[in-house]
Amino acid sequence: MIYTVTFNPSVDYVVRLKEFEMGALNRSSDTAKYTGGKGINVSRILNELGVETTALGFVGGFTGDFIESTLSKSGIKNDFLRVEGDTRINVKLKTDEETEINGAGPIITDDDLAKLEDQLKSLNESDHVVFAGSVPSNHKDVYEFLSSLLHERNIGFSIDTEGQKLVSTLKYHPYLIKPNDVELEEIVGCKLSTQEERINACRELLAQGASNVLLTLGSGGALFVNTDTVYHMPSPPGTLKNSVGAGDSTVAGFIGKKGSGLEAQLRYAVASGSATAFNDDLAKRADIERLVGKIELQSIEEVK
Ligand SMILES: Nc1ncnc2c1ncn2[C@@H]1O[C@H](COP(=O)(O)OP(=O)(O)O)[C@@H](O)[C@H]1O
Ligand SMILES: O=P(O)(O)OC[C@H]1O[C@](O)(COP(=O)(O)O)[C@@H](O)[C@@H]1O
Repeated sequence: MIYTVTFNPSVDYVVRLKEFEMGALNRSSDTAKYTGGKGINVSRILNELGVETTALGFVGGFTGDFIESTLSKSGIKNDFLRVEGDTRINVKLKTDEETEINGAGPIITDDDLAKLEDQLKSLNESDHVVFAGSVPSNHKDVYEFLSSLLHERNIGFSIDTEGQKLVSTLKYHPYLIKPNDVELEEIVGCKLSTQEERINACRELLAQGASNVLLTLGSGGALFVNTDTVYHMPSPPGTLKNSVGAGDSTVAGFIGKKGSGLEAQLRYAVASGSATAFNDDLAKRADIERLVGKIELQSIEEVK
């Protein structure tokens, strides 16, 4: 079973308008509400791909009810812990560009956290855990602590988060990490302009303990680096509709095809990411399958 952990789920409120004028009354041409949060998005795509998944994490209030009921209606197993306060609403503004405002999310108490710890302690070695997204400010070190707990129990995990929250888990050997370009630059502390610089930056994270690094590059596709191989996968052609959740879909494609061989994992990763970018909501299975055959794997040997 693949468990996803979303500390900070969201209702993603997508607002479309032709133009946005600061300080004026703007009227939207269209709005939509989606269940969001990085781990939840991973579970949604895993479910599309027919992979068994359970979404864990913390929800609260009327927005939390929306998330639980929407997932359950879609047949996605979930076992959220209820917290005081409302799950956040993240605003995704679509004009000719994409602007996001993500909320901070409710406080999670030590008691809440202890319950999640108990859930993770009940998993076994055949399970895999995906930690994804932001964490409340009163638990900045929580990923490091939970990764060590899984590592002690020989349970594999992957993680998609930013900065020190990610770096602090590398010593426990995550199976997959998936920074984007901006996140990788922030971690290594310098601008990355060439493919070689990006590959070397990914290798720094491998040296610190990650097993596989999948660096996503938006419309530029993705770069995969582990100790044996380097691949670049350009994005397939298509029209961008809404890139929210594209990175999470990439994670799901890679992990969902675990056991099918690296090349299949990479094709599904990029196909899932791009299929979501080409959709209003997250991709459906048929959208992903349509793109899989179009994903080109370019092996990069010369910079090894
Ligand atoms: N404009 C786009 N056109 C095609 N594919 C895209 C586009 N934006 C994102 N993707 C796909 O989604 C993946 C993840 O996107 P990215 O924006 O890098 O992640 P994140 O959402 O984590 O920042 C990319 O590797 C690519 O496959
Ligand atoms: O927890 P964070 O970092 O604030 O991110 C939450 C946001 O990320 C998303 O999961 C989308 O993530 P990606 O676009 O990186 O795939 C949204 O659904 C959600 O609003």
